[in-house]
Amino acid sequence: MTTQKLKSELHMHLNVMGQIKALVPRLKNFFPLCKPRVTSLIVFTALIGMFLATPSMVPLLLLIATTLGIAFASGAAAAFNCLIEHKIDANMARTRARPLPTGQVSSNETMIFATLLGSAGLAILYFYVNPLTMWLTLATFVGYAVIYTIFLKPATPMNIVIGGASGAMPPILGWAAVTNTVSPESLIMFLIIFAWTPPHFWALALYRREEYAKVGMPMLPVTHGENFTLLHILLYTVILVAVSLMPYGLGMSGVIYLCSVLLLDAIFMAYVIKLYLHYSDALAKRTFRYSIIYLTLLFAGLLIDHYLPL
Ligand code: HEM
Ligand SMILES: CC(C)=CCC/C(C)=C/CC/C(C)=C/COP(=O)(O)OP(=O)(O)O
Repeated sequence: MTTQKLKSELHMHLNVMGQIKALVPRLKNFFPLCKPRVTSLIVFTALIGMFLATPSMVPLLLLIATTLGIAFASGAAAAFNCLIEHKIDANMARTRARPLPTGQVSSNETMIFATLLGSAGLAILYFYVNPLTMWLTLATFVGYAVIYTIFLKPATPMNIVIGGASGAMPPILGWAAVTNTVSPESLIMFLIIFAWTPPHFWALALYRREEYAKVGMPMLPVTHGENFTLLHILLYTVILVAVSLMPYGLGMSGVIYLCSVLLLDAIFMAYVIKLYLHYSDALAKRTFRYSIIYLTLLFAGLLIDHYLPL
């Protein structure tokens, strides 16, 4: 090889290294694309699915691989959602500061980031967990990033009821990671998140309805108004209360879970009834915030009960 050729190869190599190095401090710009707080709760519910799947401890390597795989896939799905909706996000106060509308990252970069992250997540699940978990996670990914984001969200006010199935999948994924099966117990946890999603989202959609109307999103408060939405929040919360009692009713959990869920349900019902009778944006905001506490504590209750059965 001539000196000239060697020099140009070295130059090219340094150039690529330089580009990668320049990207590292910018990685933090990509992080919010993954909707980290939502993804954290998603991973938390998947972890509970894993722990509940076995009476003993989950092997540490399996725990780490499943957590990483689901976190990467969920983060990538959220990043695709940000990519598809970046023009809408630019027009809503709540989403205006996201990395794409502010220009911190470009659409091409987001596409590459989400593809790499999602592929890494699925590969981890396939090779270090099991193919069933990978396929179920891929279906969840498509359900949220494609079916919900592209087709359902702009088309029907029932978007989040159907799309909610994706968000409800993580306990099934966690259970499948440990046992290589889909069980009735994991389906019950799925049903809990599925019934929880409408009150969770519609509480927010009520106090954000003007913004959704402005960008033309057919959310229930926009298309059917306040009273209709409140009635549906009430209805789904009653369903949620019934479903949340199933782990105890079907012998999956004991008294610790029962006591904690009864308290959580009573508070949720109190919020929702008060909201129905005396609506205010401030109360809708508090109900939305409580919905997140509710789901977190309910799943924590399932876990504590699993290890401390009374
Ligand atoms: C189709 C289903 C869902 C819809 C439409 C939805 C909608 C939303 C929206 C619009 C926000 C943003 C609130 C804000 O920016 O102030 C939010 C926040 C949140 N959601 Fe959901 N959600 C869904 C499912 C889920 C699921 C399955 C989980 C977890 C298991 C979850 C956990 C959270 C958490 C933790 C936050 C708070 C994020 C923060 O504080 O920044 N959501 N949700
Ligand atoms: C692979 C895997 C485990 C995927 C999980 C799927 C997932 C990320 C579900 C969460 C649902 C969610 C963030 C909804 C937000 O609604 P939105 O997107 O309408 O909210 P926005 O208006 O804030 O963008």
